Amino acid sequence: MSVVVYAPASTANVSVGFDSLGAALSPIDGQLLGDRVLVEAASGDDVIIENVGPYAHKLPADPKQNILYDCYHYFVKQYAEHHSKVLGCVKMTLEKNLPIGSGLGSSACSVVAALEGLNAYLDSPFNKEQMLIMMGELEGQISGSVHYDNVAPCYLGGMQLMLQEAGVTSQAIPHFEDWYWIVAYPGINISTAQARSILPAQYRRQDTLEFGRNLAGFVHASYSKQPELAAALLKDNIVAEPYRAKLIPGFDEVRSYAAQSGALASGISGSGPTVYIVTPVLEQAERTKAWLEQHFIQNEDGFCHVCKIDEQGTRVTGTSL
Ligand SMILES: Nc1ncnc2c1ncn2[C@@H]1O[C@H](COP(=O)(O)OP(=O)(O)OP(=O)(O)O)[C@@H](O)[C@H]1O
Ligand SMILES: N[C@@H](CCO)C(=O)O
Repeated sequence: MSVVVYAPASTANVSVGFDSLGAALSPIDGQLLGDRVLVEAASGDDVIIENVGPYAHKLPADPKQNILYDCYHYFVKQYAEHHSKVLGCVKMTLEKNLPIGSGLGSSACSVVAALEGLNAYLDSPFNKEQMLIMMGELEGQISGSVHYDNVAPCYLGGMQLMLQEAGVTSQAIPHFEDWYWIVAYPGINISTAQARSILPAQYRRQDTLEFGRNLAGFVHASYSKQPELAAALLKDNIVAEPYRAKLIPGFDEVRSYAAQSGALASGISGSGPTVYIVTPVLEQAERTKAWLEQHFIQNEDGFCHVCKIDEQGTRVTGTSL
């Protein structure tokens, strides 16, 4: 018995919704932008972890430092507690397709693919809400605080709004299906924990009021299908972007290019350094990609993709990598 699970990249915050909004992404050319995990039976005393794929060499050399190790042990404990059953030894092979510290939810991708891989391997003993809580826990271990804005879209797909009330962690809101999201990773890394540590501990009352108005307005515009209004509200001049922009070489130029090229919106993806630009015009999306490749990407680790929002989220793709 073996199973392979694919988990897509995600863009957290979507500028206007710090820790509260996130969207799953898939490149329109069909390339894989996300991690895959193969779970298969094995013998031994402990989980066996192997890394393959383009960014495998960037992972910690010690398998116990790989978040998959914690995922396995956390899942085993929950399985015993909730179902009084024992999960035997397995081998987990991680195909690491997303760079670490990218702003595309790299650790979330591994966490989601690993936990869903284990769940699928056992014929889904946990429901989606239980899984999401577990995913948030594990992601929180890495970034220093539990936030669901990468794991929820990565797992469930679509544009997700974090709710964390009344037993509901996150639900999908409508999104503009004709929007292209051009994401560019420059090839340098920014640690999420570090990018959180530079944010103010408190914000002014007038800023929190504006933040609430912008987020509520964006959600309203998404439901009432007003793309211009939604795009005008797709910004963060309050919570994170003013502080994180300086961590990203060339970010100001990206913002200027997006504005002068007539893009609908632009901003930092998650905690950076990936940036995003939104346009509903495919030709403009391709032009934007070419500009970002030429002017923003810094080395051969960087890349740029024209994406749409991935509706499916995490899925089982087969039994072998
Ligand atoms: N499978 C894994 N995938 C990604 N990071 C991992 C994994 N296992 C362990 N780590 C460690 O977790 C940390 C991830 O850091 P961080 O949260 O900044 O990155 P990230 O989740 O990749 O960021 P982002 O969400 O911006 O893509 C790194 O120290 C990395 O070595
Ligand atoms: N909302 C989180 C996402 C990190 O990927 C942050 O911006 O710190």
